[in-house]
Amino acid sequence: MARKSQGGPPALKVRMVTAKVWVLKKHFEGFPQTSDFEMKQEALANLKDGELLLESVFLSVDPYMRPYSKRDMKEGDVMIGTQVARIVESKNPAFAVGAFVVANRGWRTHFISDGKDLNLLPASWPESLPKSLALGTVGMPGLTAYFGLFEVCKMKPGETVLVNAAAGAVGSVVGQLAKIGGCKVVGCAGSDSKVAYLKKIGFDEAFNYKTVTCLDETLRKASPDGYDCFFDNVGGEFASIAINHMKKYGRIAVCGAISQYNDTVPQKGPYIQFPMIFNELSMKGFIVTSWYNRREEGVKALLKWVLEGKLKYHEQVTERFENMPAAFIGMLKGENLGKAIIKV
Ligand SMILES: NC(=O)C1=CN([C@@H]2O[C@H](COP(=O)(O)OP(=O)(O)OC[C@H]3O[C@@H](n4cnc5c(N)ncnc54)[C@H](OP(=O)(O)O)[C@@H]3O)[C@@H](O)[C@H]2O)C=CC1
Ligand SMILES: CCCCCCC/C=C/C=O
Repeated sequence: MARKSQGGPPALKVRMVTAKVWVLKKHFEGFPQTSDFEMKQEALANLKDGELLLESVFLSVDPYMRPYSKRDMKEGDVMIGTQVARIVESKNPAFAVGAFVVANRGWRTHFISDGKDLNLLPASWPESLPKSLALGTVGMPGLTAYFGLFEVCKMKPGETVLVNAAAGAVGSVVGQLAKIGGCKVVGCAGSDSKVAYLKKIGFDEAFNYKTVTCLDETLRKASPDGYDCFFDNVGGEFASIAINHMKKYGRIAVCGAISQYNDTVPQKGPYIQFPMIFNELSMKGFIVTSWYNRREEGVKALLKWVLEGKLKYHEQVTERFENMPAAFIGMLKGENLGKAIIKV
């Protein structure tokens, strides 16, 4: 908006922007509560040469925010996270107004960047696809599935793959990539409607882990010969039981441990040495960003499969920035089918 001039030289056209941000008011103890968050306002400075002003259009809530907040944040910090943002003003010739980027600038409605930390959406991004997919199936969670399955699990055609949290952002892509790669896939999720969704998108076997009477028996029945690959998003008790169903030389990708993120007292597990030794298993933890030197390759492959209709997606969209804490808590509780997204 224009600053008022009172006589003197003509008024300078200056855009004063105030961003809304969510801060971590209080470190989470156990399950996050809405009272652990506080919404604040941040006045943004005027743009300098080389800078851009961006507005978030879609924001992501992801499980990693729970353990990473404990490890990396202090109370009062803006919540960590990524967004798809639109460039609204540019003093940087490399970035045009109106272009969309993926940024890693936390829970903010607006921000300023020098462009170095931005990833432009591919120029080939089709009009038919929501840009929010760049935070899900064609973004960090999709890349986690892609590199976790093909590189960490080293999945091969004809194998049997097990994945938990299978109806979520990562798991739903894991299952479909396993099918694209010529495997049998078994998945589990926390409600009957999620199980129905898994069957709809091509899982060979799917079950509700909350209602099965015996997980051991269910895993045996779903694949009596066992599993070559186990893509573990959950950890805890599920992983402790599943490890006993691995085939000889089986591979386990330790992707996440969401069943443990809100624990106040660390779980005591059974110990894994016996199945690891007797079946000569490989188990490898990984962080998707370690594969980002191949990000373009992954995005290109995922986008192609989406456009061919081989990789289906579902988004759980929460409207309004004000509802971010509720969307985050809901995702941790399992209220999302597919990727949890906030539309500002
Ligand atoms: N290593 C890496 O680089 C990365 C790891 N991850 C990890 O992958 C996993 C999945 O992430 P993402 O796909 O984004 O999230 P999701 O979209 O799958 O959402 C989380 C889901 O976890 C399930 N869940 C919650 N609590 C439990 C529990 N106690 N036991 C079993 N399932 C539970 C819920 O589904 P349900 O209804 O089925 O219970 C919920 O919907 C997480 O562990 C995350 O930390 C994600 C990205 C990168
Ligand atoms: C730029 C976003 C970085 C996301 C890294 C996610 C790693 C996740 C680990 C467990 O959830």
